Amino acid sequence: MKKIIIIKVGGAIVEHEGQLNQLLDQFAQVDGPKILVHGGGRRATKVATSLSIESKMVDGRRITDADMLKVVTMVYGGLVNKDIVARLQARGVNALGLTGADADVIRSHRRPLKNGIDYGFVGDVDHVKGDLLLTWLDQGIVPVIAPLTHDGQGHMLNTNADTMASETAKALAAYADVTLVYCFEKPGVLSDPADDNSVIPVITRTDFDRLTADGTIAGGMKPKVENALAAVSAGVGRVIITQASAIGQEGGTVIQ
Ligand SMILES: Nc1ncnc2c1ncn2[C@@H]1O[C@H](COP(=O)(O)OP(=O)(O)O)[C@@H](O)[C@H]1O
Ligand SMILES: CC(=O)N[C@@H](CCC(=O)OP(=O)(O)O)C(=O)O
Repeated sequence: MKKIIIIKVGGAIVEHEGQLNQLLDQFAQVDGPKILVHGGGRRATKVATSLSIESKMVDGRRITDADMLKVVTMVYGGLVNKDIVARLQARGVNALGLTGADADVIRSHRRPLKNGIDYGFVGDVDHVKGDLLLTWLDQGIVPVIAPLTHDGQGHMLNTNADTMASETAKALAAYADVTLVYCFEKPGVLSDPADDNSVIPVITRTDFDRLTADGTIAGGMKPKVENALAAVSAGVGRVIITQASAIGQEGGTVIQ
């Protein structure tokens, strides 16, 4: 069976010139079909602040009003995506930068009220065109996906980058043996977020329920592990949460 690797890189790495270059060097070395999904939440927050637009997050997801939607569309679909594409081209990787609207690759609907919270222009994914992604991969093209989707009715929607990675992995699992690697600035999911030596080697759904109830997993880590579990349940072969500098090495947290 064909093997595909999907790497998701988060906002802290995107913000750090040296760490981003190191991650892209390593990504360029990965053999075979591969996809990069990027975040950029921290950059969006900075740009919004400079425009006097306040950022509000609930459970690791951004409340996105009309002004914030303009900011995230510019930042994720423009600045961050094209910067990564250019850096990959310089490394000999034939990267194709995409939002979900491009080639209709990822469609979503606006998130309904959740526990009374209106997230605004935030998309919950309905469909990923896995067959189209495969066609590009077969041509040696490397999709670089920004955390934006569209609703098919002319609206862009902000979508958590961890969800983009998991939904993409799920769609491709029908055709291939998929490995999904969430890489961020810490060595894995930690039992003590202040101690980098406390990596939890394996997390199951039962562990997740316990670790969220006692507050060990919080903030942006919650949607990350939730999305990782969803990918495992949908048949994604291997899902790992690890440090950006450790792609392809042992270690990190395996989600089962
Ligand atoms: N148990 C935990 N282990 C590691 N990080 C945690 C944990 N609980 C909360 N976090 C926080 O989650 C953050 C990662 O989520 P987030 O900032 O959304 O990452 P990314 O931008 O890479 O998606 C970490 O920087 C850390 O502050
Ligand atoms: C709806 C929602 O929360 N969208 C995210 C998309 C970016 C993201 O997920 O970036 P990181 O991977 O850097 O956190 C946001 O705007 O922050």
